[in-house]
Amino acid sequence: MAKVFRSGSTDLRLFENLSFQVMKGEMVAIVGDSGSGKSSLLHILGALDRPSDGDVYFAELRLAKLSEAAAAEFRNRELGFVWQFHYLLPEFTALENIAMPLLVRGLGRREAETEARHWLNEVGLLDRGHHRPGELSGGEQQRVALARALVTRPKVLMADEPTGDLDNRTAETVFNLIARLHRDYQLTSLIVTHNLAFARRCDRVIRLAAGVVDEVEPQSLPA
Ligand SMILES: Nc1ncnc2c1ncn2[C@@H]1O[C@H](COP(=O)(O)OP(=O)(O)OP(=O)(O)O)[C@@H](O)[C@H]1O
Repeated sequence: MAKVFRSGSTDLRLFENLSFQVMKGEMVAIVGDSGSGKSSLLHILGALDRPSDGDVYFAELRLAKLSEAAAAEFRNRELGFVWQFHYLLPEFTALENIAMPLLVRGLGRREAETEARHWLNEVGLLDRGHHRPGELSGGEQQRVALARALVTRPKVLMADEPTGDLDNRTAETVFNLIARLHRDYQLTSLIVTHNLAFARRCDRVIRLAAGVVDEVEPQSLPA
């Protein structure tokens, strides 16, 4: 797979000859300097963007060839996304934010809120469900965003700098939570991170650097 951004007469070549496989159940970190293409890679793997060249498969499904509508349907069915910023809806409570993806899919309010309550509990915020995002701390907001990503029971969690906007202690709490939910729900997780101590705790680490992509041994990273 290759990714080239064309802007005017210049090409920005992010990576070429990139080829790797993620196995079911793996927790994979994607690391690299700022601008190396980590988010772009995650967007391609999550069918939010296409490679300039090459293919991406999810089992037998050829992601790079899906129509926009089929890609959206795939994302809704199989993936849960968490971003650096939580993007919660400010006028809705934590519980309503978590229930939203289920309501959008046509589930009844009572069922959606029961399921949302399960995920509030999983992220340790059962007593905070009636609060709006603005009344929650940054770490709590990110935990709500994580619950919202998982409420549809995706197979794959895609996280782009999920702890990037948090202080060290809160980042540790959120990463520990991601690691526990990954294990408990047998997720496959792809996590873009600048935090090498977190990457070290993943099963595998993919590193992007100046167009070169390699895999590094997690234990070789600094603790
Ligand atoms: N849609 C786009 N069109 C043109 N250039 C883009 C586009 N998206 C990203 N880029 C460029 O591609 C490069 C890689 O961006 P990307 O966000 O993937 O890097 P990153 O490794 O995730 O960086 P960071 O760690 O700072 O978030 C950057 O130089 C960025 O400006």
